[in-house]
Amino acid sequence: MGGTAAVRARGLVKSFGDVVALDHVDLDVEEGQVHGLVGPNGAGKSTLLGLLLGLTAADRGRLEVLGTLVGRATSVPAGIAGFVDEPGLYPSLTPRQNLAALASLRGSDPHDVVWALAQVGLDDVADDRVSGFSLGMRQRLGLASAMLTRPRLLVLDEPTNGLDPAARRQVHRVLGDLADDGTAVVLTSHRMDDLAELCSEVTVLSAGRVVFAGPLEKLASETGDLDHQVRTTDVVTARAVAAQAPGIRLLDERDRGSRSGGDLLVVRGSLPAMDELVVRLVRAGVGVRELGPVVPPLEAAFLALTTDEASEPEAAA
Ligand SMILES: Nc1ncnc2c1ncn2[C@@H]1O[C@H](COP(=O)(O)OP(=O)(O)OP(=O)(O)O)[C@@H](O)[C@H]1O
Repeated sequence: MGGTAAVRARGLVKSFGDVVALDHVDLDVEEGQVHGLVGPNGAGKSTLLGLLLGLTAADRGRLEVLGTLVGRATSVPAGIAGFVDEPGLYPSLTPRQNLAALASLRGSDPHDVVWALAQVGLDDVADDRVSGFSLGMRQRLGLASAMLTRPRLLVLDEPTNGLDPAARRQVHRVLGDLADDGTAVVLTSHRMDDLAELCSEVTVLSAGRVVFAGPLEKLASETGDLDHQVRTTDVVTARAVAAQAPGIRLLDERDRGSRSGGDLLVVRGSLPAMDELVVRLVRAGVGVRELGPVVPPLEAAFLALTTDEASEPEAAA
């Protein structure tokens, strides 16, 4: 939507005592973009969301949100909504009462309460007490309350956490519609499939540093060699063929956490190397019954970027 910046962050640093939660982090989010923040536990995702929401200030760096420079002395501008960790809700009230209270506090149109509840699919439980809600229902109510102000920047911490598949689809649709209308969305998720469906761009954090920023396709394509499981008609011959195939490393399947029996080979290599392996297997009279990545490419890229190589299991030649 015009490529206007919703967030421009440069060199953000934030420490908690000796812990450096954010270490010179850059972030670029355009209006109408759904931007995923991903990283292992403790990577700094929530800290970054907290800065965007104005819950805390950076120690160093420059943060511009919706065209306004945010500093220690200046709060974030209007037009930002969202939550970090779990949304703040009144458990003794119903969703309708929660949203009505927020609407009157924020000066939102009371009619938006009905609209927001319908958007997240909570209209049929609008008059039940929130105290009886599941995590997924609370997440959806948190999203509805964030939507009440019709924000230009929506900041959400794991908005699909605890959602069943239907509710997840609904939240995806809502976020997609908001983005189509020009709202910038920054969200965290531990699920790469969520990110793949929702986000055009991702920023991968590891120990407070940005280890990747860009389109998801680029993240997947940057994965080098992938581990593949190969099920064949003759595992003994297949093993011998794989040991001689160029660009292929034979791994010990037990080390790779495989639960299948001994008819599986686990090999590491690029896609062209896998193609060549299949040709060689067929030439050797071995039927290939199954060939697929042990973990999907996006997840593999994430692991490669955020996992210490030293902790990888040893290859068995
Ligand atoms: N208020 C705080 N006081 C002290 N340390 C904190 C505080 N908030 C975060 N940290 C530390 O900063 C680091 C980053 O934490 P943060 O919550 O931002 O990570 P995260 O990526 O959101 O993790 P998770 O996926 O587990 O939610 C962690 O080491 C955490 O322990």
